[in-house]
Amino acid sequence: MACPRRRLFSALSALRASGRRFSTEARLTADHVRIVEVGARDGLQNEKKSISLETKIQLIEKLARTGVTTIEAGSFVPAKWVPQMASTAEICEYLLQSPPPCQHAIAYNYLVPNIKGLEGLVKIMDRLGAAAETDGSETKPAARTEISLFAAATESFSKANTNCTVQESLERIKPIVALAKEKKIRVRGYVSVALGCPYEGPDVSPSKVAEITATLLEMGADEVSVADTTGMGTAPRTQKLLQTLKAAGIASSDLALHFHDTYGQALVNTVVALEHGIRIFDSSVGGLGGCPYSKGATGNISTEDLVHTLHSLGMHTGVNLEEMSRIGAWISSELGRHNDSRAGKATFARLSE
Ligand SMILES: CC(C)(COP(=O)([O-])OP(=O)([O-])OC[C@H]1O[C@@H](n2cnc3c(N)ncnc32)[C@H](O)[C@@H]1OP(=O)([O-])[O-])[C@@H](O)C(=O)NCCC(=O)NCCSC(=O)C[C@@](C)(O)CC(=O)[O-]
Repeated sequence: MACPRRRLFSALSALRASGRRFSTEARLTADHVRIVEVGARDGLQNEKKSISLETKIQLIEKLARTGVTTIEAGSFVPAKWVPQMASTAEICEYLLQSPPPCQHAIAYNYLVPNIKGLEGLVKIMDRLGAAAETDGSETKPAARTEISLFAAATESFSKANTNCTVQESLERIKPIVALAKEKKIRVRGYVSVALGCPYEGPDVSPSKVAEITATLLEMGADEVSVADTTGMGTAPRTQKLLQTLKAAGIASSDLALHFHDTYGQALVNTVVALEHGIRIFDSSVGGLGGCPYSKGATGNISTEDLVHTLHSLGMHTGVNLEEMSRIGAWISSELGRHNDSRAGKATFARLSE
């Protein structure tokens, strides 16, 4: 078996040989951050109480009106694994047939764990005659369809989350990317437990994360979201990870960071990532979310806290914080849970004065 360093080198050599350096996304300016709103998928997937289809669609459409440009809308997973996502096919059908509720270009993203998941999405698109991308001729841009696939940085988490080894999960990804490319569907990759694993602790190897990230990019992912699933990441370890990714030749423009706020470190880690040139961040409205494999895990960094901090630093997100705070208050009350966004609660309280 090749040593990790050699495997990393070979993944990176292949990446360099492919000549692929940057994602196909429009290049971000230095002060522009793209936010990937994951509340309707990562945020809702662990909610025990069944949430109606109508509420999920309302949430997605409200989010689209805030100016956010990428929204995770669901996942094509077996209902026995994630019951809350069982309505994804219906959400997808609705979104494919409805004009976007906003004037700006928007992408709806679906998580797929295997080829069967993507086939489910493609079947719906084919039946409705829907293309993943628009030809740009419309005066009002139609929504784009994207997918996310995922691998983990540790064997234990891979086994718990996908019932296979890391290597097997990478093998599963090959046909997914091939079919997505054929259908012109943009592909996001995730590397879970990049800064801490519920089973193996906080010391996840940055080189292993770099190796998997490079492999996903080399396979054809358009960007990779490096995920702190457990929220164990700290500023020094986030810095070390980003330095390792850079040393491995991975461009910051190919990366997104996905922080959970379990230990209250998500904003600090965001600032570290900004300093390393990262301009894509995942977050969930109201800090929705949790992790079934990680005791005590809270949700993603809240979109309202992220936007508030980014705007205070002079960065542009295109997201209306007041609108986002209204949604955070609304969805928290719909779900009967605490609103986990401090900036969201404060902004909403001021609006209600
Ligand atoms: C990967 C599997 C499917 C393997 O699960 P498995 O049980 O090993 O799958 P299988 O291939 O043996 O199939 C078992 C049954 O499921 C069916 N099946 C198989 N695939 C599908 C599908 N796509 N859609 C619908 N049905 C499917 C399949 O047809 C079969 O049906 P049966 O013959 O028993 O009637 C499972 O482990 C799984 O779904 N895992 C995903 C769990 C999940 O969604 N976790 C949360 C998302 S990841 C995450 O949140 C982290 C992230 C991304 O946010 C970043 C971070 O913070 O880390």
